[in-house]
Amino acid sequence: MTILIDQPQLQLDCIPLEENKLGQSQCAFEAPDMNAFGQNFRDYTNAESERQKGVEEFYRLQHINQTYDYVKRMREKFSKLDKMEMSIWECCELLNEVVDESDPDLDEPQIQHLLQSAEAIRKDYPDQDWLHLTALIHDLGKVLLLPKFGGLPQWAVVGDTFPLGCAFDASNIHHKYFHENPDSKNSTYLTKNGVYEEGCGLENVVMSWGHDDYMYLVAKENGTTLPSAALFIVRYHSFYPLHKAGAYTHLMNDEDRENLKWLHVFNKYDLYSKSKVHVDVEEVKPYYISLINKYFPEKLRW
Ligand SMILES: O[C@H]1[C@H](O)[C@@H](O)[C@H](O)[C@@H](O)[C@H]1O
Ligand SMILES: [Fe+2]
Ligand SMILES: [Fe+2]
Repeated sequence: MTILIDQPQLQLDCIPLEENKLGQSQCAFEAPDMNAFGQNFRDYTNAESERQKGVEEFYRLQHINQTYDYVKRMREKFSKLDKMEMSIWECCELLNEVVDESDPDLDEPQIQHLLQSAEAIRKDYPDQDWLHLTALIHDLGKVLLLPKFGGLPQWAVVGDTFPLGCAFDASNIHHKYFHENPDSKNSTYLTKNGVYEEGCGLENVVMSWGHDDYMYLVAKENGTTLPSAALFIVRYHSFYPLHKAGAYTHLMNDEDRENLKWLHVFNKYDLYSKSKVHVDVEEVKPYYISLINKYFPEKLRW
């Protein structure tokens, strides 16, 4: 189902909330230089640390097990949306039980990550309420890790995403482990375009299965009125090889290129808001409930 609604007013620059003494405008949210562990954000190279070893092992399993056929099966299975009925906020609360083993920058409860990124983007884009809500929901698909959703393994839920059915780009983290992926033996999948046509649009590309695609499916099938840029952010926010490294751009169409501008905006708040300073859930809850009521039905099928 395609939802035809107006695109949000494009206001891609950070809105200056304050002007400093020199009269220069600045964003209210300042991205820190270091993560909460005193390291660079998204540093996957420090093989010494225990945490990094776990992350690398995560990517080894992800790169071996995510195949074109596996993703097709998962999409079909989860598009039935027959696991449970609940509201968006109930899902946020469920995420408290979820741990993401792929993330070198975060070991706070996931609900904190949702609220930290939403509050950070709200500071700089106070009038774009759809962006605040997009941040709040972008990682909700991680409930796939919970037993009532089938208790999928971490490699099937979190981590960066990448297309199947065409060559694995070298910009993927820990790219070397793709050698052990069965798809690496299928010659139709090994060319730059693989099973796709240049410019076919990301919508037609089979992405590795995980929390992005699942949450996109849930939002779309439950008839959200969020704009298409929001659905794009949810669906491709883990596609770092595209939005950070600029790989796979030959698969995009014009609509993707438009939406990608918003994903670039969003990424700053997703990545750099990860911190030890907690948001007071009860304080901000009424605001987010009002946004949920504006853009989603009361109960959704998951
Ligand atoms: O480890 C992280 C985490 O799983 C995020 O939720 C995902 O969006 C990122 O792409 C990934 O690198
Ligand atoms: Fe994510
Ligand atoms: Fe996130």
